[in-house]
Amino acid sequence: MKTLEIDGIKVRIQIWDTAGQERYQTITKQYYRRAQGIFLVYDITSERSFQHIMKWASDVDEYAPNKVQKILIGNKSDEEQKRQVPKMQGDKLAKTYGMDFFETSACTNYNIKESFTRLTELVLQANRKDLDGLRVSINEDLGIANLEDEEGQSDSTANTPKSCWC
Ligand SMILES: Nc1nc2c(ncn2[C@@H]2O[C@H](COP(=O)(O)OP(=O)(O)OP(=O)(O)O)[C@@H](O)[C@H]2O)c(=O)[nH]1
Repeated sequence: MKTLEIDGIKVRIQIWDTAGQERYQTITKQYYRRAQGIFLVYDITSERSFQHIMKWASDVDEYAPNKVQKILIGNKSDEEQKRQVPKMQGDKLAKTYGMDFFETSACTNYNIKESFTRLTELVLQANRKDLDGLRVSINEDLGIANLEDEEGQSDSTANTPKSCWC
């Protein structure tokens, strides 16, 4: 669990790190169903991990909800000397999929907060209609409650015998 503040709204996010290994994939797919945002992560020092992104993306398309938000991440940006995947290639793939793209480093924290903030923003935007609907219905409920409260107050004043007439 982590809390982020977006436009003054405190958002609590639950993060699952799914296993990349083939043998865990049946379990991994079960996580997709409840996900609202997904990072597709490859390692910039591994061309192989980049090639796997296509497979991840098609699994997400198959198992995640339609309005799931996705961001492509090239991690280990601190390992420039071992780089196998040029940044341009990440950019290009992200464009093809219509995703935002960040290079990050979990070691130096480079772009970590930025990528989480962006994904959270996208999830909030995608759910804006539901949130607005929720806000309207809460306000309506509160309006009704206030009215009842005021009525209650006047009723109780009317019905309570005055203890003093002076
Ligand atoms: N240099 C560097 N190493 C990293 C970074 N992020 C992770 N690592 C290292 O990469 C290795 C694998 O990290 P994990 O977090 O286990 O990677 P994973 O993708 O979750 O692995 P699976 O759960 O097996 O899919 C570990 O040795 C980490 O310390 C990074 O940003 N920079």
